[in-house]
Amino acid sequence: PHVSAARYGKDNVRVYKVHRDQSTGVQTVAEMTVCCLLEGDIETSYTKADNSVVVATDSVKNTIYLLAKQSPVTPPEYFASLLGSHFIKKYSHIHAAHVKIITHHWERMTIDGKPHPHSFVKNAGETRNVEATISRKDGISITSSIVGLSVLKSTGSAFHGFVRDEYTTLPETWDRILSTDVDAGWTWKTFGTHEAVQASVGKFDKAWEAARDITLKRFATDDSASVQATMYKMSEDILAAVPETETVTYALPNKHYFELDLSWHKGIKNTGTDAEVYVPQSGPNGLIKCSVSRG
Ligand SMILES: O=c1[nH]c(=O)c2nn[nH]c2[nH]1
Repeated sequence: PHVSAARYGKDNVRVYKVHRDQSTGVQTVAEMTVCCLLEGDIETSYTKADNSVVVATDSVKNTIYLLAKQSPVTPPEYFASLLGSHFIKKYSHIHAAHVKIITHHWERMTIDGKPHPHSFVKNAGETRNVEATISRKDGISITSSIVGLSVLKSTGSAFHGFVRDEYTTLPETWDRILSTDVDAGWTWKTFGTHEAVQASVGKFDKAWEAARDITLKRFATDDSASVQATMYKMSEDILAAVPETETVTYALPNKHYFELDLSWHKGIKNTGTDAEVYVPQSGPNGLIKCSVSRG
């Protein structure tokens, strides 16, 4: 037997950084959870108990905090590239670093109609993520994503015309609730070097804002024929809005709200156009995935 693949490092490295603008007193915060895994000529640490090739995971953790102190931690695409590039520059036997950054969304409070200088609210669950592979040979591939953005529309969604056979019980509907937890990702054209990522640093926040606005607008305004049809339109829009992206990927759970027949009680009407009270389902849920690429 032989090592066919190996990577190791530190996961769940929680980092918080504050920027204090002395002139305005405005403070800005960033919080993220980092996973950094190293790949390279490390097989003998598995096969021969040879620790001489091991950059300790503790050192990986230390490096994350040191670079967070010495460099900007935002946008997360920049920091992931900086972190991964550090390891392949510093250690000649490390040939790739796999970095995942989950950034937590501290939204500045508005108090008495004004942005508060140092107070924030966390949007429950929504994160902005980056997964990057920094490779000595293949350059820097980065996928950015929005995860955990929960949305619901109370109408404007239909689902009919699907396969009807001896396995089908689902009634067709022209008016249903649609709810999902958005997982939307966009993959950037590969960057040759960290300097190329640095040169594009202004594009990452704009792309995230565009992807988030597009997702919400299409979700709200599309007269949805299905999750599939709506997510495709979202993907097309993001490709058009962010030319440096190659592929857009969505994974959308269909979080069902079932109609509830109450007619057993004095003939109460609560289905079809009379439906008002529904039963939100924890599971099973639909899961609709797609990747949309250029051309
Ligand atoms: O939007 C939908 N897509 C589907 O594939 C599906 N299947 N059941 N309900 C569904 N809704």
